[in-house]
This record gives sequence, structure tokens and C-alpha cells, in this order.
Amino acid sequence: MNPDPTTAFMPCSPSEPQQHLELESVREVPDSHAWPALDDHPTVYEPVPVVDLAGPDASVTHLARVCESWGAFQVTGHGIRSDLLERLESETRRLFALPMDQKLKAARPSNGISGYGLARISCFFSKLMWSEGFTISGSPLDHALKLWPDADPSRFCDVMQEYSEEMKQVAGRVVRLMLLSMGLTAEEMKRAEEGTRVDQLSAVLQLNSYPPCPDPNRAMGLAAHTDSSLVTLLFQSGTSGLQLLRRQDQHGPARWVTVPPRPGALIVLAGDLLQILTNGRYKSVAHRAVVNRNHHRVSVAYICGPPPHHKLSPVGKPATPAPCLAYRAVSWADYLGLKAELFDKALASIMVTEDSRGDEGICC
Ligand SMILES: C=C1C[C@]23C[C@@]1(O)CC[C@H]2[C@@]12CCC[C@@](C)(C(=O)O1)[C@H]2[C@@H]3C(=O)O
Ligand SMILES: O=C(O)CCC(=O)C(=O)O
Ligand SMILES: [Fe+2]
Repeated sequence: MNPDPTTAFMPCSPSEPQQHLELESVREVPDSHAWPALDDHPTVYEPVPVVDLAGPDASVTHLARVCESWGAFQVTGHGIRSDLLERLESETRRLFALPMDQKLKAARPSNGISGYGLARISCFFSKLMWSEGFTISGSPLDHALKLWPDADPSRFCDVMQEYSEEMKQVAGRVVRLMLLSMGLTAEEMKRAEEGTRVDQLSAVLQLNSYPPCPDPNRAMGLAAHTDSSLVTLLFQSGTSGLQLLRRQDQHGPARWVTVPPRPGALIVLAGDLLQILTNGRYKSVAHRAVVNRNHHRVSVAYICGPPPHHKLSPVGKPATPAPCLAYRAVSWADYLGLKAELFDKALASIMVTEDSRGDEGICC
């Protein structure tokens, strides 16, 4: 998350013309996509925790440890059928394989959420990323009609719809287990569940495509970031690329850990809203996607949170000593506004300090 000066943050200006390069046909990484330093931290091997939702691993003590030390894990036993994951991958590939001018017909409007485009965080960096994205918020139908005007839209829509519905159930179970693992009082649990129950969750589906890259050590698939969500459930195709940033701890300095593809598994990533809700105890995990020379990787992120205008406030004991509330209450919609403006400073901007406690009426 710590930008080097040459890829420093730039103010996000949505009106800037975006460069849509056909990455697959590029033989050399152009200067616009050449990142001077990808090795801000070493990349090491560490086994990423696995939680089997259908087995004893789903015990709350195990989960609490994993959430505190990793903020991410692979999840198995989630009940999503492998044929649905196969169809999801194949529809995602079919979309990105379309000619650029067709994809641009479904381009994300400059200040909109949905559609085709470069990574939204691109505007904070001076170099472009080696990826394309497609965001689906709400019904995928309008997108499908623009992408495939002469074909039956249901092939794409049905998969995206079915996957979103099933992921909502998985996300609901994961969020509830995470809350249970905090050992909250009954009153706190009740408050924590407001806006986070399975029937209340809202989400966007983010499809990502990372074409093979002629010089993967100089390109960046998706730069380091945290998601704004409560949790993100990520599907990755059979090629590795996702890396988690492990903070400095008793095992060593900050380091990148690759999440190896595990057939049938999904990856759970703790987002900023979880950090807010848990009063800083379960921190959001910084992650990035790196690219490779030979394989076209795709991923699909189910980015899930409370209803957009529900104000989420922290529950449980703060992770660090005083004040009793680490963050002020915020809705996902407002938080996204902060994130679009401040990127990785958004969380700090809503932290409750000694000075701001009085103004907010926050007391222990
Ligand atoms: C709801 C949202 C979360 C997101 C911004 C968005 O409005 C739609 C896309 C999401 C995404 C996906 C890739 C990484 C990310 C940081 C980004 O730039 O766009 C996330 C955003 C987020 O979680 O803040
Ligand atoms: O492709 C990946 O592995 C990461 C995608 C991601 O971080 C996102 O969509 O927010
Ligand atoms: Fe992400």
C-alpha cells in the first residue's frame, strides 16, 4: 500500500481519458504500463489458512485467530457447485474475449459504478495496470444486451444472477461466523447483526481479466489495495496471481504471500467495513494481483456489504487502547465516496481521535 514516488497517488479525476490497450496483442510492456518497483516487500511462501465451512475448522476460535493474523483465508465446504464455478469462469472469459469496441459499448460511465473499464483505482497511480475489469451492480441484463446485442442475454445473465444469489448465502454465513468469533455480548451481537444479516446484504460483482504479459516483473495486474466491503469472496481461475500483504509481526517484516489456486475453494478477504464494524479488531487485508507470462488469469470478486445507506457503527472492545470507538459510524455509500477521494487514507479519515470524541458525542 505504500506507493513508491514514481507511482505516487494522484487525485482521482474521472474525466481523464482512459487508455484502453488490447493487452493481449502487445509484445512489449509499454512505458505507460511499466512499474518501476514491484518489490516493496519480499514475496514469501506461507500456507494460507483454509476454513472448511462444512467441518470443524469453522470453529469460532480458529476463525478469530485467522481473522486477526491474516484477514483472509481460503474457504471450502461452501456448497457452491463446481459446474457453476466453471460456467462463471467461462462467461467471464467470453466477455473479456470480445473485441475492444464491443466491450467499450458497455463502458462504465465516468462517475458510475457498473460496466467495463480500467481498474477504478488506476487514477491514484501514474502507471496503468495490466488488467481489465467489469463491474456488475444490480441486474446484468443491460450489460448483456450491450455486449451481445444479437445473442440471447440469458446465457450471461443466468450465471451472474445464480452466482450472486449463492454467494450471498455464503457471505451471510461467513459474516455471521466472524461476528460469533468475536465473543460479543448478546446486546453487541444484536447491534452487529443490524445491516449484516444475510437477507440485508448488498453486493457488486467485479470480474477481472489479466492477460499474459511479456514482462511480468515490470507490470502490475491490480495494485495493492483493500476492498471497502465487509467481506469479499473471490473466485480465481487455476492460475495464481492474488497476493496478500501480511503486516509485520513476530514472524518477520511485512511480506507478500501468494494464494495458490485450490480447486473449488473461494478466498475470503476482510474489507474496510469489517475493520470498522469490529472496532479495528479484524483489519482489512491489503492485496494485489500480479501477472504472468503464459496464462490468461481471470477472477471474480463478490464484494459484499450492508445496505448502501445503512450506518454501520463499531461493536466490541477496540483493538487498540482507548478511545472506546475506533471509528465513527459510516454507511457504505459514504465510505465509497471517501475511498474514491482518499484511497488508502479513507479509514484513517474516520478514525475517532481524542480531539474528535466530543464532537461526535462518542463516550465509553
Ligand atoms: C462497490 C464498489 C467497491 C469497489 C468500488 C465499487 O463502487 C465497485 C468496484 C469495487 C472495486 C473492485 C476492484 C478493487 C476496488 C478497490 C476498486 O477499485 O473497485 C473495489 C472498490 C472497493 O472495494 O472500494
Ligand atoms: O484478481 C484478484 O486476485 C484480485 C481482485 C481484487 O482484488 C478485486 O477485485 O478487488
Ligand atoms: Fe480487491
